[in-house]
Amino acid sequence: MFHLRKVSRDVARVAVKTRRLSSAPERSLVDLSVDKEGIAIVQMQRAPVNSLNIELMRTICDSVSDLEKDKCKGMILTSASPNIFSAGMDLMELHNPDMKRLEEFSKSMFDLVLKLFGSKIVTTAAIDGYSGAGACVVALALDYRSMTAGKARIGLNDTAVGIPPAKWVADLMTRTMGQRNTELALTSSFMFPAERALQVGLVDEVAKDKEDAVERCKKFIKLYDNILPAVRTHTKLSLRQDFIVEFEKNREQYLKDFMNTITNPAFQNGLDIYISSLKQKKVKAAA
Ligand SMILES: CCCC/C=C\CC(=O)SCCNC(=O)CCNC(=O)[C@H](O)C(C)(C)COP(=O)(O)OP(=O)(O)OC[C@H]1O[C@@H](n2cnc3c(N)ncnc32)[C@H](O)[C@@H]1OP(=O)(O)O
Repeated sequence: MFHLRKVSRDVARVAVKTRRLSSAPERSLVDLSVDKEGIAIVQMQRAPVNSLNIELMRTICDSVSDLEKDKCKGMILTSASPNIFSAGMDLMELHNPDMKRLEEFSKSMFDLVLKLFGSKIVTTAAIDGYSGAGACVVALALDYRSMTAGKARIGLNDTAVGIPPAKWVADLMTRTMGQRNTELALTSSFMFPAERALQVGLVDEVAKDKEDAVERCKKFIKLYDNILPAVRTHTKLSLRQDFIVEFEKNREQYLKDFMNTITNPAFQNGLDIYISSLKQKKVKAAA
């Protein structure tokens, strides 16, 4: 665990009452609640596997913007699906895509990663289940990750799906795990159980169950209680500025590269097979 120096301050936090915002129809993909301490839970609930389509990514992005406006202390990204944090990018968005929608999809993905990575609030994830590829990228964009021991797996299995990881994806992982671990993880598409993920720095703590994972996130967020939020944000963003500037500078190129990869006929053929194998697995399990 981290130990932060205590700094006295007299800034009153904006009181945020426990509330739910999920009643609004556009919020139905996440359940957003804020407790009386100003800690928000952003729970993805796009059944069955929280695959990240445009709408889910935008909803998470908008939720974070709202929480920033409300001056929440921090947020915990989690999932309503038992045993799945998120299955990553929605493969249906990538399979025989409409070009306009694919462009929107890529933009939503970039916006989400930049929003999370550059967020003013403390951002955490309670990972209770599978968190592959795009979901691992989302988790890496946060400040802290706790993950449950057991069946849960996390990793960037992009190469297994036929997507060479973009430079920004590798950079994001390298910042957290270092060059050597990133190289091994990306080239092998290894999916880490929690204990291994902790060893390489991919997660920060191992939890025994979802409730414990959420509690650990709360504890992490509260470590900042005695640090002025503006000072914390300034420090975080100055340390992350290089990534954000580089991303913005190359954003158009990243978009083109992503679109080219996805629309490549060889990738589409591979995706056909991959999607069929997912469906087959289900048929076999049912038999
Ligand atoms: C941002 C960086 C650049 C982009 C990088 C990466 C791009 C990606 O993220 S590609 C997506 C990578 N994800 C995967 O490869 C995960 C694939 N899914 C699985 O391995 C399993 O489904 C999973 C372990 C998540 C869950 O297993 P089960 O609990 O056994 O469920 P099912 O396999 O039966 O799945 C239920 C249902 O969901 C569909 N599904 C699964 N994953 C996806 C997905 N990523 N996108 C869309 N749909 C998905 C699956 O086909 C089943 O559908 P039905 O048969 O119609 O019920």
